[in-house]
Amino acid sequence: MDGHVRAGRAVPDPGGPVSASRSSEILSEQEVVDRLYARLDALRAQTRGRLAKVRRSGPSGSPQNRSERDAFATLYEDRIAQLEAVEDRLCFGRLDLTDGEVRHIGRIGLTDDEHSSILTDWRAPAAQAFYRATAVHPDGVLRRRHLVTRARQVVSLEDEVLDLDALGDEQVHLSGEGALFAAMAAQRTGRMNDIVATIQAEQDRIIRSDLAGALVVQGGPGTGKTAVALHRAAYLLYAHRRVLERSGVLLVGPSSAFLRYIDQVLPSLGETGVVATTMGDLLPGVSARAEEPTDLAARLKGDASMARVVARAVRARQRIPEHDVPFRLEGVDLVLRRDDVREAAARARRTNKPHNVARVTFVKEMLSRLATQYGRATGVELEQEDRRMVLDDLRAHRDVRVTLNLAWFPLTPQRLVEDLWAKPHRLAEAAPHLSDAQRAALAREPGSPWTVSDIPLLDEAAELLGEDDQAERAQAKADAAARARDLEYAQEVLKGTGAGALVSAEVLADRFAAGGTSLTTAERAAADRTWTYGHVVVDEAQELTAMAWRSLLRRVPTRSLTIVGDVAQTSAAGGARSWRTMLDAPLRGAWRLEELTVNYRTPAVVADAARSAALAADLPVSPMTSAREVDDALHVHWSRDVAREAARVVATEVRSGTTADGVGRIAVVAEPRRTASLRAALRDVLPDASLRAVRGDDELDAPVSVVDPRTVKGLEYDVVVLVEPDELAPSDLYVAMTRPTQRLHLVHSHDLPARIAEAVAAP
Ligand SMILES: Nc1ncnc2c1ncn2[C@@H]1O[C@H](COP(=O)(O)OP(=O)(O)OP(=O)(O)O)[C@@H](O)[C@H]1O
Repeated sequence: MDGHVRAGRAVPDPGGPVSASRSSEILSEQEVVDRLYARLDALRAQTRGRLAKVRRSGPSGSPQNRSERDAFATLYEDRIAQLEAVEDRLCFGRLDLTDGEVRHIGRIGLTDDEHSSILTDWRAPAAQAFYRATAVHPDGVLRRRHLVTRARQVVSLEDEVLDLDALGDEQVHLSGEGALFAAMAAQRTGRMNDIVATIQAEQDRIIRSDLAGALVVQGGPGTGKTAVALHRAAYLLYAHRRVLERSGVLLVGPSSAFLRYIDQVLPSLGETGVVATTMGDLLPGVSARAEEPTDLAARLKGDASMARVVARAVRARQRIPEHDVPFRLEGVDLVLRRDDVREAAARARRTNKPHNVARVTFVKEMLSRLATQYGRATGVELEQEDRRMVLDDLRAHRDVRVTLNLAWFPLTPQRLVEDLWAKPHRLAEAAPHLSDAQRAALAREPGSPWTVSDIPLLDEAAELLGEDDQAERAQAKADAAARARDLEYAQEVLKGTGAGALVSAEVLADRFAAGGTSLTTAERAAADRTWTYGHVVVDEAQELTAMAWRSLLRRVPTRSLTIVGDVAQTSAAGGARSWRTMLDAPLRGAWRLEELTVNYRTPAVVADAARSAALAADLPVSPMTSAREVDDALHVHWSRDVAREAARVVATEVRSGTTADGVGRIAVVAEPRRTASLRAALRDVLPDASLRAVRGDDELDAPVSVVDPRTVKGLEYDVVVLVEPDELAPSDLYVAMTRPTQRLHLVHSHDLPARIAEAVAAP
């Protein structure tokens, strides 16, 4: 059985009686907090004033003036959005240091009119002790105080005195992990909250770990991997802003529901510049929504050997014709010779450019050879102008076009990959190592929708095919010259306006270049397949296949990555069972491992049952300690009619207030084929509103939802009702059982998986 961390000290009750010294402390903190909000309001008003002034200056002026004005307008809008986003719990902590200094810690840094710090950004080195100091290593800290605020009101305090000898008794308000335990026990809202006020030391070490290199964070369910990954992104953007604000940060999550679940966290930390995507949406212009029909197909497509298959498929589109091809141009007999094709192709390949780009060299070389042949055949030395006309005629000639295309076919990635699946001979020539059964598993109707496993192959193909980018390159050269001018000008402007604290000259120059439009780094990066990011964060990273890793690593040549996941939760065919096996090859062994060990989500009894079942199924389960003891957290219901029983359980939960007042979430988790009957049973017993989304048309917003085990990955609910656990694959069962924060109900008519039955039977 795992160890459990228990709350050592009571959670303070904000409404309960408080001592006189305590209320005077609250009052004095209230004064500080009032001052901080006053400063925040003043900054908002000041920035709004600047924005209004810029906007008032109207649409006139030179193009340079206009783009400068628009760039500043965007800058002020961003700053206002950031100042708005930090409203809730602006200040949440205080450090009293041994040298007498008092530091308040908050979401952003604030200074007063005299430029003295009044609030320290949680990410600043000066705030680190708030998360790390312990009685054994106090790091110059006498007392750490958590401030619990609600709508600008200080409602309670919790103090930890790290040096008990140094403080008088009446000043001690030990309440320890109260804020943490209150956060963990709070009803869920369908959206993840930040944990900035209660980050734990083992999490903080990961959040502030170096930017360089690939960091893998392994940890069991609920150990805060997602929270840590998001706070790390915010930290890195703060600590390495100059690098990352221009190159951008990419966040890859397992599903669009998951991205919606976490989408409030970074803005609440004052950061909006991260590109968030799923593997299915990684490529601009392609959206992969279809499921692979079989695990075999998904596994084959995810295997690293598919890179060679794509490469062979591209190479197969460069071929020497079987015969010379005679044709006539304006009465002159000419021949497209196989030898010429061979030599022109060799020359094109020597450029080492992608297929479509090298094709330009190939075609040019062939046309030039044919023009020379034409000259010889007519016995006339062609003047430059005449030669150009002959080249044009050759280019337009049908036989020439067809033959050159067959010899070096221009292709889009979509066409190349679709042909692999839809034309058996194409797959056979590109993948001779696959068996007939394996090829049959990959076969698909032309025009079938894309799957997530197709995306890395499309990306691979796009890389090998390239685009004929002559025009773009000329433009890039012109842009580089213009940028040098913009940069110089931006430096001048910043000197003149003193806005250097808000923006760097480089970013301002980017905005001038974008005509001052609101295209941020994130927006430009998201629209560009070849964008390389300064840092990439991958959540639920165990789901990625070897091919998916190739695609992602292409986007981060510096290999600066945060990779978080749990190899015991892998459900994707071709996903990771071991980080070493998956990552050693693509990262050449250069990655470091950190582990998270405390589960902050799942009640101990539920986590233990889930772990037992996972261990029995030989999953590579990480050691884990549960932070939460919740009474009565695991219930088992046997019934012949599981849909009706699940609905009854949910109705009882709803009646007892689990989902009252827009908060509280219940998930009914079952294999997809049960969804319809479960929904029907729920509709019979529940008020309509419980099944309807509160805010939008989103399952996350519905108090009660029916979800399949794969969709709940990364999410959490107050209560989970799990139907027929034995129907789930072991890793899906592990995921589903570890979603609830309060209670797990197992509803079954079949036998329970053995270890669960034992865990339930145990006292
Ligand atoms: N230091 C903390 N303070 C308060 N809450 C925390 C802390 N760490 C984690 N949590 C909470 O614990 C829950 C689980 O965290 P998170 O979703 O990040 O875990 P995970 O390791 O990604 O889980 P899974 O592998 O199951 O997806 C979340 O509600 C999160 O807010």
